[in-house]
Amino acid sequence: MSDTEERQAAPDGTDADHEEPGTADSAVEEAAKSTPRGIPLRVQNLRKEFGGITAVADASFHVEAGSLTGLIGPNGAGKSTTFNCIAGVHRPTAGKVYFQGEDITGLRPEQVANKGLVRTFQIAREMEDMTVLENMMLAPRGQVGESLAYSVLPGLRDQVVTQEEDLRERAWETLEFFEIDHLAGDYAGSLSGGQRKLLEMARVLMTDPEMVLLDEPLAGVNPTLEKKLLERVHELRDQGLTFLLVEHDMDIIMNHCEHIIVMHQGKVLAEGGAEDIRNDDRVIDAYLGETL
Ligand SMILES: Nc1ncnc2c1ncn2[C@@H]1O[C@H](COP(=O)(O)OP(=O)(O)OP(=O)(O)O)[C@@H](O)[C@H]1O
Repeated sequence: MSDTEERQAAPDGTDADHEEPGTADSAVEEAAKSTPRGIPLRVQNLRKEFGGITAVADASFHVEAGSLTGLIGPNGAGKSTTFNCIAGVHRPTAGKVYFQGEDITGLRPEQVANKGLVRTFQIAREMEDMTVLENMMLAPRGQVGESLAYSVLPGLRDQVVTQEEDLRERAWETLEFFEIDHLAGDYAGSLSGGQRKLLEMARVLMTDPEMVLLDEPLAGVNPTLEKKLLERVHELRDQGLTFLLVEHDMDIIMNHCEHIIVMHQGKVLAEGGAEDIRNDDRVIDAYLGETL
């Protein structure tokens, strides 16, 4: 499914289907808005229809801070659509998404990312002709050099030079963290599938996120790089980063996620730890019976 199919630029440059976040007008919404920082993400009665197709019927769940939470379910359960509604790629038909207690429903992807909620993106074709280091340098949000003030206030230029140096240093550190610093000068287009996944994760880290959405980050990754990527995810989680992971590989979900949310037919069927999920008859009937 393409990331761009839903949002189209309106003549004024805004997204045609973009709406300002709604205002809470019920006690339930007020409660969700006051989400404590311990629960960064709260999805409430999410619904997304595409024409006559209901991709997400009514999904409600939350993700705890510093957790590695898995989102699983059979094909067509609504996982990717839910992800895309959270990340701002799709505007929900109904329901709310709260991040750090703030209603972010209907915000555009870059606005959501600016709040610290970031999803990995495939390296776009035009980025393939850039080096790995250049890809890293392009990732961060809110750089001073991009602001209008830069062109108006010359004093900001010194700040930009320092910022550029800091950025370069951080890019190198992050590449080292993912053990792909030796590829810094290579074109992104020349990387293997697994190396690309590591670069995608590294780019996300450059944006200084509070929570990361991972949609099948290990698809097509060889076992050595898979292990490396998972180790890095655990390290980052231990440092306080929150992850929501969609993954079809049940071994990865069961062995690495402390909390698992199971979707079925656009709703949350069950949630809990690996043992709870493995032994849940509803989950076995709807999903695990086929995969275990
Ligand atoms: N852009 C779209 N237009 C029309 N129908 C869509 C669109 N995106 C998703 N759907 C439909 O919505 C339902 C849920 O799809 P979604 O991709 O969210 O499920 P999923 O759980 O991620 O599935 P998978 O595990 O196969 O990726 C499916 O029936 C799918 O065909």
